[in-house]
Amino acid sequence: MKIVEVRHPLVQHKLGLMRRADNNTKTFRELSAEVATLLTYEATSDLETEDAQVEGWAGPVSVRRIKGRKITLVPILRAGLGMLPGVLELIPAAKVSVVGIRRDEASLAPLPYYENLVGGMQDRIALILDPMLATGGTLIATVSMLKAAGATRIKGLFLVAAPEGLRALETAHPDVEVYTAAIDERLNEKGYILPGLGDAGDKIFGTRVV
Ligand SMILES: O=P(O)(O)OC[C@H]1O[C@H](OP(=O)(O)OP(=O)(O)O)[C@H](O)[C@@H]1O
Ligand SMILES: O=c1cc[nH]c(=O)[nH]1
Ligand SMILES: [Mg+2]
Repeated sequence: MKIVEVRHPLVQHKLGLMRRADNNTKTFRELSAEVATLLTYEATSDLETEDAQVEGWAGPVSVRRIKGRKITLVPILRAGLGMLPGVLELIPAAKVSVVGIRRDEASLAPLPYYENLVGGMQDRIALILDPMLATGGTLIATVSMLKAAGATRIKGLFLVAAPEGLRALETAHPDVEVYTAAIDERLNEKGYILPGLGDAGDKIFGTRVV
């Protein structure tokens, strides 16, 4: 399975700022979007391009343009919405497929509650957005949903991933590519990533600070 831990200095610096316990909602939200932009740059580095000609200021110019499959962004509600503005900075025309899944706090099982996918999934690259890949249950459920709709090329962007979740994904869907700013140490007894970021959804939406 392709797993890319993005070591770019800007990513590492911004993730380091995100780990501070004293961030306010505005700071955490801004940093989520900024790191998402940088992960997008990395995750799209293998898009196919083709030759084209445009009319330049001094006549025709040969240029390169992106060819082939269109992208759909797949933010997982709610926390994935925090990454969406940053990804749209680089792919402003992308169609957005929204998936709603939350974890049951006791069992950690994924509970799907919303699905609104764009059409033509078989012809698209799906870019899943979620700040946290913990047990992997939410991601695996999302990938299954996308595959059931016809998706064959799926990448996931995460601010932080746990080794447990990566292993679970490898067993369930080894064809999915993962781009993350950090592979952290482990999960705690409540399924939170250590050292992690705490509850990313609560921090992005300002509902509770853990
Ligand atoms: O890998 P997993 O163990 O499945 O956990 C990861 C999921 O948990 C969090 O969502 P949460 O359930 O807190 O929902 P929220 O985004 O609405 O806060 C996070 O944003 C992921 O979607
Ligand atoms: O560490 C974690 C795990 C799941 N969800 C979060 O928001 N944080
Ligand atoms: Mg949450």
